[in-house]
Amino acid sequence: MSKTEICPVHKKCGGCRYQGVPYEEQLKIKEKMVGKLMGKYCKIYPIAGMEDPKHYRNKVHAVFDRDRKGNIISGVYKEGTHQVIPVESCMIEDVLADEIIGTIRKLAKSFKIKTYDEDTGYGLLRHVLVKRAFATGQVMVVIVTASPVFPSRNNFVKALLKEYPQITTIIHNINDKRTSMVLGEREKVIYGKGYIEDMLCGKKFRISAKSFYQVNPVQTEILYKKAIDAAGFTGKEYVIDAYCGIGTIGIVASDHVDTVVGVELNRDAVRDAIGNAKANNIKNIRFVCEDAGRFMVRLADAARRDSSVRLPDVVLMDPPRSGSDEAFLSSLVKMSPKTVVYVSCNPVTLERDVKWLEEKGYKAEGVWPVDMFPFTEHVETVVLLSHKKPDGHINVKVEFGEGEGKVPLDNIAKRAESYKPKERVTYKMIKEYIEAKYGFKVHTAYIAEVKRDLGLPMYDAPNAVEELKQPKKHPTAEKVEAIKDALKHYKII
Ligand SMILES: C[S@@+](CC[C@H](N)C(=O)[O-])C[C@H]1O[C@@H](n2cnc3c(N)ncnc32)[C@H](O)[C@@H]1O
Repeated sequence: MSKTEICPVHKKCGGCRYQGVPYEEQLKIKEKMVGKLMGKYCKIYPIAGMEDPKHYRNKVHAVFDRDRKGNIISGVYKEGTHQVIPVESCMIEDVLADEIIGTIRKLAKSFKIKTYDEDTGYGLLRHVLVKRAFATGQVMVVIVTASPVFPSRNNFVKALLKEYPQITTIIHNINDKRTSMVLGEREKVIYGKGYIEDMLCGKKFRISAKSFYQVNPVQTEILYKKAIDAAGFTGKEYVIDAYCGIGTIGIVASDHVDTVVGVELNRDAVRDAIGNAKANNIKNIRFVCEDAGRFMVRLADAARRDSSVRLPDVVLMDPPRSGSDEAFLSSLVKMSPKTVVYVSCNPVTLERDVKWLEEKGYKAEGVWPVDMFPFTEHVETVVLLSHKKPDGHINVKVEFGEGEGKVPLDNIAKRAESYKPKERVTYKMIKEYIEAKYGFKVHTAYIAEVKRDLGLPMYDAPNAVEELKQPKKHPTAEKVEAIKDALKHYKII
């Protein structure tokens, strides 16, 4: 890229720190930055860059305002302020998205729509968000207003669709709070299905207005492939996909493992994730809508109390920029999955969390930087961590038998028995016990229900969000007794 192609607003916008820096050089700078933070732990592999590093962003947000002359403008906030810098086109944003936003500016003028004034709280139009699915061509437009009353809304939508028939859904979002958050709680689908669908790594994904979706789909495929390759799946693993968003990594990984549980805080994203698993006909994945740290604490706790709770073999984690938290990491360490694959968009919090895990028995084995955000200073990174084997051993001489300083043999047998790991009791074992003893079969959901009624942990049962959608049947009294008998037999109660 030549130095003459510098964006006129880059200094005020502050997004593209590497304006005018040749792309190859940008990659070197990012690789060096990751090396500086992570090089002390393990090998840093060469950064994966883009062939064409422009117009990669599939999500474009514009804030609306008026300039001093009263003209409607849209763009970005000046770095560190709430002053709007007009942007007509941007070298990293999707071209169609920028054009649609430009047309909304024009329509707002002809429909005499007032832009929202943050200082006075007057006016209607606050933001426009455009999301585009590069693989399918579907386009979502979210119009954010300060009030639910949007005069001539239908005609406005008609005029927009006339210019851009490729728009597949339009959402009216209402944000009446004095906040820097773009989207408000309330939204109404005013055209189309209310979501768009994209393809990633051969799987279909539905994306809602409020769900997180990686902004650079070309590099996301590379990122997910690196994460899945790093995990080295054999097909038998129980995997937790923590901070899973709309389930993308877990769904892509599901073909290579036994079971995946995705954990995510945002309800809309979990709803998308459940729909995505169904749309791709994936049966070995389920989703939990919960704080990831809380989920891990509950799972570690349940595993301590009930040996039938299955522990993860691999944890894939992709937290927000702030990184993970101690609740999550300390429970992870308690469950000691043999592999952790950490995907991060912030090398600083990544280093902090990896340091913590290294101190608690994990070893970083490899770091793969991926350039998801060309021209900006941001970089995405995949780190593989493995559980450390014991460092060495010490020799202790022990004499067995009777008498002082000797260890009686029957004591050893007793202690060995008490240290023997408890057999992991699975739903399959409970079913087989019941079928052999009582001659009838019981459904997993019935075992789950009895366990729940007895206050036992439910981690192997279908996830709560999905369960709500199923019509509920209950086991007969005879089956309840048989299940309780099996639980007693296996010393769970
Ligand atoms: C960087 S995104 C990754 C999403 C997904 N893995 C992907 O590749 O699209 C982080 C996700 O973590 C979710 N999140 C943030 N804080 C969380 C928390 N405390 N517990 C669970 N999920 C959280 C966000 O809603 C977001 O979907």
